[in-house]
Amino acid sequence: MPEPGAAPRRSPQGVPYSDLPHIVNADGLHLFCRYWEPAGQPRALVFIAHGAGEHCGPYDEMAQKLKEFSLLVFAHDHVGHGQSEGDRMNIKDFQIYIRDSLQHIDLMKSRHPDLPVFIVGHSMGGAISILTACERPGDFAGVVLIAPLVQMNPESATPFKVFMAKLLNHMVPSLTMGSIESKWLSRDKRQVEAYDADELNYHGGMRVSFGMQLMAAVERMEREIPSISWPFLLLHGDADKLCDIRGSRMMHDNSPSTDKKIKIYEGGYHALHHDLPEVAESVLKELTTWITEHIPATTSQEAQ
Ligand SMILES: O=C1CC[C@@H](CCC(=O)N2CCC(COc3ccc(F)cc3Cl)CC2)N1
Repeated sequence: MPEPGAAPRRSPQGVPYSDLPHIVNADGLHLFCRYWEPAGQPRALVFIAHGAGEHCGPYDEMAQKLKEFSLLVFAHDHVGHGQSEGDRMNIKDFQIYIRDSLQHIDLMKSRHPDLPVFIVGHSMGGAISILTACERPGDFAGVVLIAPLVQMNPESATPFKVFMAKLLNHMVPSLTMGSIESKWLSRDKRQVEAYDADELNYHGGMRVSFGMQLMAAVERMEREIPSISWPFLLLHGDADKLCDIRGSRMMHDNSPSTDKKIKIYEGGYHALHHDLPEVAESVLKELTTWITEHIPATTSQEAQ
């Protein structure tokens, strides 16, 4: 309990955290949480990791669908995002995102010790999901990756630009580079407009220091991929301009996992789950089918 008389901790939007579902991370920062609990007995836990500059609210439709399949879905806004505390779209160490995800996953596992756990991650949330599963290789029944950040976009990461980013990071780490161009998020302009209008999204420029953390995460994944043996599903659009599809192809081709699937969406943009309606619908169907097929049969079912 906060000491008597202390002002209540409030979200960046001014809402007291005592009025919001939240967890407090290892650095004492409050992370806003969302939960989608099925009516009956849940069959599995699903943690959703959102991408850079967004928050977990836009995953409501996906979570509602998963809930219909008796899955208990949970998520939080990463440090520096949405209704959580922290410097906007910045992080001292990418590992903080993974540590906080494991804290939330462990909390939910303690409440539902017998349920299998899945992770669904999009973009930077895909990188968080991959590195989280790599830290606990035996803990997850499956990982679904929607246009994950696996490799740098070769256009934006030419050796010269990487060299300049590293140089600038030492000189002016708070300097901002370009911001995420929302027109590349989706071919559905209503989705682009919703993203641009969502005040919980960060629309400022990307700090050089944040870009460096993303690069470090990309380098970590490159080292980890040859030892990935957990089950995963990759969904990626081949017209994605924000996270190059070559990263997903490389992960699919180079991981030793015997249970891996990649589905390419011809012409698909970055946020596939918010792309044209037929694509968004297909993505929901693919991921709900893959997850439900990957729920291990319980001993009671086997006993029947
Ligand atoms: O629906 C939605 C709304 C938000 C979006 C998710 C966005 C997201 O998470 N991205 C896309 C941009 C990508 C830039 O990458 C870098 C930039 C500089 C750098 F120096 C090194 C890297 Cl790697 C990182 C991952 N999806």
